[in-house]
This record gives sequence, structure tokens and C-alpha cells, in this order.
Amino acid sequence: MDILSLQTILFFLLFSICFYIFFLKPKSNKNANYSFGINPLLGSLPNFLCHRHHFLDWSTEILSTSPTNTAVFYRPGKLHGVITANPQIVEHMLKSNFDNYPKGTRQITLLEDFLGKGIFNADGELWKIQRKTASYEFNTKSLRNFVMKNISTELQTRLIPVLEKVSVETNRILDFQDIMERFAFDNICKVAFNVDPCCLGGDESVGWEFMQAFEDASSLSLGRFMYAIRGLYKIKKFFNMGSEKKLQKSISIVHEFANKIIKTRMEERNENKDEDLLSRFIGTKNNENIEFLRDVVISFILAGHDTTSSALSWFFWLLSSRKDVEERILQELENIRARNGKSIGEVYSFDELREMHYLHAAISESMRLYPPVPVDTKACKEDDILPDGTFIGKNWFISYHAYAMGRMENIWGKDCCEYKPERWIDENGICKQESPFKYPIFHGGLRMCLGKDMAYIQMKSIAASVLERFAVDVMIEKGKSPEHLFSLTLRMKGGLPVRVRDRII
Ligand code: HEM
Repeated sequence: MDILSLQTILFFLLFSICFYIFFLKPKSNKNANYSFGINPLLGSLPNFLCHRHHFLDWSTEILSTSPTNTAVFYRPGKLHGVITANPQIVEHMLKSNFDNYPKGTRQITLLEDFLGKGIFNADGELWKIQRKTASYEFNTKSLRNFVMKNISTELQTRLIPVLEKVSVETNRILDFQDIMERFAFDNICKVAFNVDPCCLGGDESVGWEFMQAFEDASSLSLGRFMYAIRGLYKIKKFFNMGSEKKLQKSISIVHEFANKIIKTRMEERNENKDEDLLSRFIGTKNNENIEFLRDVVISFILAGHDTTSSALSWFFWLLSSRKDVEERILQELENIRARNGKSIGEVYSFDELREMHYLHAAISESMRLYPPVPVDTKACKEDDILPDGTFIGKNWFISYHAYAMGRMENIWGKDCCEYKPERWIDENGICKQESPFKYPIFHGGLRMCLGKDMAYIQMKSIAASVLERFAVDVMIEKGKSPEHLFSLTLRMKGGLPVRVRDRII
């Protein structure tokens, strides 16, 4: 080796060490040994890229070996992150030190083109104002009645007829995830602005383009978080190129669709007695701005459209290998029908849904293992020390890993990986509540999900009506778990192929 190459190698080594010391190596960090990988130049990125296709399981493995179920994610530069599956830390970030862990400028900027300043993409005063109005409305009996009415119509006129039709075609295979997504999209659009896009079993021309554009806008906005070079999306946006071109087109379709509805609604407001969220927001003073109302509505659709469908897809997949659980649910439904003089096919009332403790437990248990929002991320406003002693710096990201938390022995016991609805049932047969910091499926603290009750109404109504009427046979090899799709919600790659048989015939 000549002297010049030796010098080059030595220089490169020295440079890497200095770079590591000055830019990557964290300050006193109790959990510095527990990380997602420390490459001297690129931090945890190479490991992340290697394991991206099975990120949730890979990161769960790392978190379970850390003594406090927390590990550091190093990024080139100083803006690292912390990922945790520790309930104390989750409580610290979502409740005790809430003000220090907002959504943050980066997240808000990347999603702003699509979500604007809607509740889902706002911090501080802007968030507080929307939260106050929305919390009040989500707790009214009139909204609950409106939700019940929509679900029952959609079940009777759409979902059940679609499944009935498929059940007579013996060899027909259906993507159950797709059906659930269409149902949820129609449903949330009704609740948000009283428009039925008819994506399931109706005249698709009404809202199919809107749904497609909405899906594209969400996934392409999320794609902006994945760029290895930060800010590259801005250049693509400036030159209207590639994914940014498609994103801007999808956003304009969504915005136009929503603007038209909002304008009409504002014009006819006096005689309008609708119960949807848009009317309720128009009804509060100072909400005359179309753009603001559009942002509000889009945030609600985003929050409510993919989550319940994800939960139900995993629930039906789990049930397919647990006939004992299915039997118990059917028994519970039979008892409720017998008590209330109901026959199969009649939609359940709100009070009857509340009597379904075992079904509630079975769905909650399914979301424990397959959380619709598997990882949720915030930004750190000022340097802080987390309850386990881990240092977190200003502008670092912090994520709680709900998927890993469902698989932690120290939270759920030795049988943590087993699907066991019974763990939710107390000695009186009632479904127990869990601490939202141990079970952060619906978030926790001040930003707790507003649609939790609405989601359970929807999920229990669908599960009960489908299960008592149809046997859903999943067409995936026994013992094989569907692959995850990398998106904001936990979706199945390739969908959930099923065959449906009528139980009544
Ligand atoms: C199984 C179903 C659902 C799950 C698992 C779920 C979960 C969550 C989670 C984890 C968050 C926190 C997101 C964040 O701030 O980073 C959230 C927020 C929210 N959810 Fe849900 N959600 C569900 C259904 C719904 C439904 C049906 C609605 C109805 C519109 C809804 C409305 C909202 C709203 C408005 C927020 C924002 C709250 C705020 O920032 O103050 N969710 N949800």
C-alpha cells in the first residue's frame, strides 16, 4: 500500500471518529447501549433500511431486550429519536409532560398540504379550539344517534346484501379488508359531512374518485417522511415532478370535493338540520372560513376511515383460527337476542351493543396484538430526561410503539403473545378498562382519540351482524400471518382473501 492510500484511510478513519463524536454520539444517555444500530456515519439508518419490510417485529425484538423497553434511533446529524414500549414513558409524553411533546413543526409541515390546520395536524391554540368544540359534539346523544342510524342503514342496505350475493357464489373470493375499508369510508363521510360516497355496493361514480384521491393523498403525504434526503420533496414539489405531482393532483381532487359540499351547506344552513360534524362546526361562531372547515372535515375522515377497517380485518383473521372464541361470541349474541326478543338480521340497538362484553373483549384483545395505529410519533420541544433516565434532546422525535407494547411480557404476562379475550373479562363477566398508557391503542392523555366510542359502536355492530349471519373462511395458509403494509395504519399487504358462507341456509 503506498503512503498516499494509507494517509487517505487514516484521514477517513479520523473523520468518521470525529463525526461520530460530534454529531452522532448522544450526551449522557442511560440507554445508549440500546439502540437500533450505530453506524459511525449513518446512525441507525442502514439497519432500518435492512429491516424496513418487517420493521414492527424487528423493532419489537430490540425493545424487548432493552431493560426499560426503550431504545435510541440515531440519525445522521444531531436529531435522533427515542422509541419506547414503556407505559411510564408513554404516560410522561402523553400526559405528565404533554406540552413538551407536540406533533411538532416537521410533522405538521409535511402533512400541511393535505391536512392544513385540521385537528389531526395542529398544536397549541389551534388544536385546543378544535378539540373543545369536537369533544363537546362527540359526547352528545344526538351525534351518537346519528352514528347508530348511519351504521344500521349501511349494514342493511350495503354490507349484508354484498355478502349475501357473494355467499351464493361458491368459488368467489373476496378481499375482506377492501370491503371493510369501503364501509368505513362511506360511514365516516356520512358522519363528517353527511355525504355518502357509495364506495361499497352502490353507485361508485359518486365518490370513488374521492376515495381513491383521499387514499393517494394520505399515502403520498406519509411518503414524505421516508426521504433519505430531507427536503427533497420540496424540490420535487417545486418542479411538479413524480410523486409530488401525483400528490398535488390528489389533494386538489379532495379539496374540490370538500369545498363544494361546504359551500352548499353554508348557503342552506338555516333550513339545514343535519347532525353531521360539519354542520356542528358551522353552527359554532367564528367558523365561516371554508378552508378551515375543510381542514376540520378532512382530519375527521383521516382519523376515522382506516382505523376501524384495520381493526376488523385483523379481528376476522384471528377468529378464523379460533373457533372457540367465535363460538363464545355467537353464544353471547344468541343470549342477547333471546332476552330482547330479536331475530337474526335485526340491527342491534346501542344498549344491546353495550351488553356485548365478550365481543368487546375479543375486539380489544385483537387490537392489543394488532393495533390500528402501531407506532405514534411526537416531537420533543426541549431537552428532557425520561422516567427511565434516557436523555432526549430538543427536536428529537419520540415514538410509542403500541405494537411492541402488546407483546411485552412485563406488561401482559408470559402469555402476552396469545390471543386471549378472557384476560379482559372480570369475575362478573364485565369487560374491564385498561390504563391508556399500558394500552395506548386510542392514544391517551389530552389528545386521546375522540372517536373511540364511535369506533366500538361501528366495530361491534359489524362484527355481530356479520358473524351471526355468515361464516367467514380466511383463505390464508394456517399458521401464516399476513404481511404488514408500511403505512400510518396497520394494513395487510395484499388484503384479506375470504370465502363467505351463509349460516342460515
Ligand atoms: C379502532 C379505531 C380507532 C383507533 C384505534 C384510533 C386511534 C387514534 C389514535 C392513536 C389517535 C392519536 C393520533 C395522534 O394524535 O397522533 C387518534 C386521534 C383521533 N381520533 Fe381516533 N382512532 C379510531 C377511530 C376513530 C374514529 C372512528 C374517529 C371519528 C372521527 C376518530 C377520531 C379521532 C380524532 C378527531 C383524533 C384527534 C384527537 C386530537 O388530536 O385531539 N378516531 N385516534
